[in-house]
Amino acid sequence: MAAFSRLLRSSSSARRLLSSLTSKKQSRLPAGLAHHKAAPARTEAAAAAAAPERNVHWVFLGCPGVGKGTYASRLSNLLGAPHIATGDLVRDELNSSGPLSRQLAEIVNKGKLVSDEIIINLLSKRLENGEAKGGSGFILDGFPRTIRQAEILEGVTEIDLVINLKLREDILLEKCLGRRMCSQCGGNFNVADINIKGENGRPGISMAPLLPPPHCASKLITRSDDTEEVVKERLRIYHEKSQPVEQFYRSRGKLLEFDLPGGIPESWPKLLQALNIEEHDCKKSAAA
Ligand SMILES: Nc1ncnc2c1ncn2[C@@H]1O[C@H](COP(=O)(O)OP(=O)(O)O)[C@@H](O)[C@H]1O
Repeated sequence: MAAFSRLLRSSSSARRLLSSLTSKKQSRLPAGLAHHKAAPARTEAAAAAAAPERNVHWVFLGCPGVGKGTYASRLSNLLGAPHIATGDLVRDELNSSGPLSRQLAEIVNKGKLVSDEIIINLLSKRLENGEAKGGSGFILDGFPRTIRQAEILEGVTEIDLVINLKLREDILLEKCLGRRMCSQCGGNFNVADINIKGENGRPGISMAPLLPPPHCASKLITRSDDTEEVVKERLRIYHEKSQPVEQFYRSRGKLLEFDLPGGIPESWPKLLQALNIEEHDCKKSAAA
């Protein structure tokens, strides 16, 4: 990851130094995921076979409110790869007294995207800190969000799999507006109670609220960019700038489309099934 974080800082040097990346090592993919990987060239395959295993290099795509953070964090716990959410990196910087703080607040609160340069810098710093602590692999959430970011990422490391989470747009809005966070423990909750009946051949969908425990209930805060106006703008920008990233990965055979069938209790086991992951086996191997 050292090379990855350094190269992210300088995309022009990325291609020249690509061969030195550790990311050519064989990924520790769950068995059924092998078919999502692009077939490596012969020489790479030989190198991969000789290299030690590495942890997953996964990306989560999906509209605001779809649940990227929830599922990326659960998979991170299961697979032992760090969950890196660029939205969290932006919010940390925004809440700091750093020089970028005010500039970021203005962009985020309008629902716009932060510049590729700032995001690459924040991500590189996070990767460097992670690798200093011995982290391996990653599950990215909220990056890449533009074709340029996807190209930079492709230039510096190999992505094994991109999971594209999908949900109806009316539900996305409700879920964003229902989001709450405990200002003390940082726990994430959602007060939206979604219960839509099926009609005209369209299946119904229910998503129970994720309510806070009593000790968090009086300390809930709402993200300043989770207002109706800003969420609508974020959805518009997603369709304009981020949706093309889906095709970028689809054309490379790396995209796994996943329509959320409901809330966490229904969706989590189905996602694991789609990924061919056995929760029990992962926990056993993590404990070993
Ligand atoms: N990869 C990125 N590129 C540009 N801006 C980003 C990126 N990731 C996060 N941001 C900024 O941080 C904000 C919050 O991101 P995030 O928490 O991922 O929100 P969302 O719920 O919209 O997916 C975004 O609206 C955007 O301003």
